[in-house]
Amino acid sequence: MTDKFPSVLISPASMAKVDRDAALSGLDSYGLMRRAGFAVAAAALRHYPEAVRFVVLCGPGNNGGDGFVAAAALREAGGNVRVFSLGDPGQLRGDAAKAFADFDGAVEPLEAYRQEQGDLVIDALFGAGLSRDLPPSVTDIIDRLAEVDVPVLAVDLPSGLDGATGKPRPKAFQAQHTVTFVARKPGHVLLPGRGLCGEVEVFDIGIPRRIVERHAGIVGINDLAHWAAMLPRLSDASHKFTRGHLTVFSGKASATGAARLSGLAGLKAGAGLVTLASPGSAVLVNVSQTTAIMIRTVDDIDSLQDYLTDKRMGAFVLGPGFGIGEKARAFALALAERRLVLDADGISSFKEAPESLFDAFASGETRLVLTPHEGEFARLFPDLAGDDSLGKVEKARAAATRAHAVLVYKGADTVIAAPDGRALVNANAPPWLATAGSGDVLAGIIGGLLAQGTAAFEAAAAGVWLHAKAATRLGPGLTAEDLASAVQPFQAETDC
Ligand SMILES: NC(=O)C1=CN([C@@H]2O[C@H](COP(=O)(O)OP(=O)(O)OC[C@H]3O[C@@H](n4cnc5c(N)ncnc54)[C@H](O)[C@@H]3O)[C@@H](O)[C@H]2O)[C@@H](O)CC1
Ligand SMILES: Nc1ncnc2c1ncn2[C@@H]1O[C@H](COP(=O)(O)OP(=O)(O)O)[C@@H](O)[C@H]1O
Ligand SMILES: [K+]
Repeated sequence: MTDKFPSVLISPASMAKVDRDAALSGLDSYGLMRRAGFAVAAAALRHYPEAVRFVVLCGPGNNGGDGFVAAAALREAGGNVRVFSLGDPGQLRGDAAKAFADFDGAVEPLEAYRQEQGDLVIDALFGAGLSRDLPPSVTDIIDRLAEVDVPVLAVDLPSGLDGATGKPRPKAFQAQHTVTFVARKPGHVLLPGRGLCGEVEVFDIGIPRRIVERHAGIVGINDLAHWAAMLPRLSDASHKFTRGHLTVFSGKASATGAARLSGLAGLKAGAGLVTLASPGSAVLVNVSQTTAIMIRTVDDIDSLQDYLTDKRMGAFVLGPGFGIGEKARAFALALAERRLVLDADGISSFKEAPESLFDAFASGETRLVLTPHEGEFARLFPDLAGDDSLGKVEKARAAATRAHAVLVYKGADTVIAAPDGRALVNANAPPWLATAGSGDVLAGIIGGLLAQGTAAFEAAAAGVWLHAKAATRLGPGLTAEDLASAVQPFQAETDC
């Protein structure tokens, strides 16, 4: 479609400012609504040419206004249109009132709607202006539609879905298609919202780029626009030491695989050298299973301090298979001057004393990357995890600020956040990434990019994207071994 801002996410609050500035700049706001409504009508005809009835459900604000414009356009196109309104449409104000006045068909109360075979429901009840939980008259319809096979096309957002957090309040329509305007909102990409929207089409209604960019903010979709220029470049002058050295800590002899997955992924992501720092008892296991990766015995904090006297050891991955406890805490704190990806057991080890970790990395450039899944996030940030008023983006941003770290809050909708408030929502991960060890691979990729000097936020965001890209190339059925071997550095020619 006409998505002019594929890397941008605009919150509903910022969208209201875009709307206001568009009107202040002299743009005809009713003209914008008409374009929005026409786009909805066109999408309805394109996707559901066989619909017997176009059922337009109109709400009390401008989302309802878009619905009236769409209803008028569909009638003009010869469609069988029925309009149902939440509340008295005579009470509509501004552009929505104009749209209602320009619609010359009958309007029935929302409660009168009874679904029939052949209906297409156009949901224009609430969009960006949803400010509280849906009333029962709307949740009743959502419940009824959930039991029948009636497709729903949502205007802007499926009604009930909070555009900022991606959460239903407390329910939302399950749409097959969503037509939104200007740019996607966080609710279109965060779960469960992403699943409720179906296929999202972004329609350019003609708001100038400068107005959108003024309010676009620092939350976006995780794509190459945000980091490609910051990735390492190879040249004839490159040699393995200029490409950086990544160290990955191995667990005990019975738990070494995770670290090897991270190490291989780091090497594949472009680190010049990778060392597995292994307990003496696990050296034989590690040596017998590695070739390009080097092995070094690091048993305790003294041997780690000795290892750290080599200042070229710039980047570390600690956590995969490492074991939870005092040793992990001591190692992480000893690495406070270096660049560290703390994953898995490394994160869980700080459950009782997260502040000691956060304090150690508090000053200077951001050099700690935390990669928790949902359970690990709750161990370090129980208050944020339990705050239902926050969406995943807000949780990740608050955690990043508190921890002085880049947060990679994993899941199908991984959020990458920096202490300065920047945040990206990842949207290219296939579901077959949900397999044991895939997180170890991700930690290794990020470590490999850190080793090459990429700044922590960009390394984390690019790492998440490259991880998903490798999984997409491999297809369903991949194992973490396949994934680690398939990691490739970003290549502008083939990855764009
Ligand atoms: N931003 C823009 O530039 C454009 C916006 N347009 C449309 O305008 C919409 C936003 O319009 P509005 O700001 O009027 O917001 P909405 O139409 O989403 O809803 C706002 C109205 O619903 C009420 N309301 C909110 N939650 C409620 C609840 N749970 N129960 C009952 N009433 C509730 C509010 O008090 C307000 O009257 C967008 O979603 C989009 O469809 C389009 O017309 C195109 C241009
Ligand atoms: N349903 C899903 N769709 C896409 N990506 C997923 C899904 N579930 C998990 N992932 C990704 O897979 C990885 C799993 O990591 P993690 O939970 O640490 O697993 P493990 O500890 O087994 O390595 C993360 O990068 C996560 O974002
Ligand atoms: K809607």
